[in-house]
Amino acid sequence: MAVFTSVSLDDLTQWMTQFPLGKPLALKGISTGIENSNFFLTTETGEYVLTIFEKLSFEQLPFYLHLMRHLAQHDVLVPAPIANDKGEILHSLHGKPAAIVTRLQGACQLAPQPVHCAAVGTMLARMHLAGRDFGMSQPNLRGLDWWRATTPTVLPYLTEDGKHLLRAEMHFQEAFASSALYHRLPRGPVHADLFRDNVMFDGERLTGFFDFYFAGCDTWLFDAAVTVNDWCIDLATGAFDEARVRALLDAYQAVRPFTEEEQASWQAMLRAGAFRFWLSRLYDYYLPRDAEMLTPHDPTHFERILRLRIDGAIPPLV
Ligand SMILES: Nc1ncnc2c1ncn2[C@@H]1O[C@H](COP(=O)(O)OP(=O)(O)O)[C@@H](O)[C@H]1O
Ligand SMILES: N[C@@H](CCOP(=O)(O)O)C(=O)O
Repeated sequence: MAVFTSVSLDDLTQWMTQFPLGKPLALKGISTGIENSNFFLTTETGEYVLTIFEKLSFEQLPFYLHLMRHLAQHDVLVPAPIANDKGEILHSLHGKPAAIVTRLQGACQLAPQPVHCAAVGTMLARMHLAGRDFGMSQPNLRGLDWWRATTPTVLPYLTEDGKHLLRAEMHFQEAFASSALYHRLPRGPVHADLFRDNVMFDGERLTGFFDFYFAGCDTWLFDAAVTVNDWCIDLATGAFDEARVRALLDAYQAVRPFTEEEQASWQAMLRAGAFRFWLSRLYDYYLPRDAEMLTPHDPTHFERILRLRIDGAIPPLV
């Protein structure tokens, strides 16, 4: 269901002459995405992924594609966009924005062990450090401003209990984001959606992070919180798996030690990471826009996690 724009090998024969990739040999639609039309593309020189962007515009895409290129050039494992003979990495196919990126080997690890979490922690820290000299800037478009705008939109659909939690957490996050502590947190480009289904592994070897289309500039700790809230929990309950938490955070801080301000902010940021996805899942569930929402993610998963991050035990950051 995820190929919205059809492309054939014939369509590509002429179009591909702008790339140093040789002739296209095979093209296979990828069924699992929900946002774009993605294809595995085999050419005379290797394996690639062709994406036709169905929602993001020619104006919005440069930030994401240039970030991926910058990270790939700094040895962070991410898909590298392929430039054409003019050096451009954003292209047009069937009138829509398109890109070709290198294909990551392996598959997503949906039942991670500590060894996988450690690999994610190491690469996440390397990604944050590599992003420091990236020349473009864009806010996290699913950050505080979006939370503020979205909260009143979803409130009417909630129970009294849910309404109370949503309002109270928005209030808490507003106060946290305006604190002096928050403003001292290190920041830069972050992935902001580094869930299990956005990382490839070949066995225990991490082969890359992908799906950068929620990336933006935000605190590094927010990225870590979003990642821990997905990689290091029991999915059925939302409870932390201590071994996976320790593996991820220790591997991260072996590359980039956490600051004192980050340690003091950890619980609030785990709440922020849970709140962001509770809110987006509520929005997608109650205000579906089109076919992409045929199988919306379960919002109650992140409501449960948020409650646990407010009241439950929090493993220390260091
Ligand atoms: N660079 C890549 N290398 C290997 N597989 C990829 C790559 N990019 C996307 N995929 C595959 O395509 C699927 C859909 O990609 P995703 O970015 O989640 O799509 P969408 O943005 O449409 O939701 C992924 O689950 C993955 O299997
Ligand atoms: N990770 C988010 C949904 C984002 O969708 P993606 O397929 O683009 O990663 C969630 O689980 O709510």
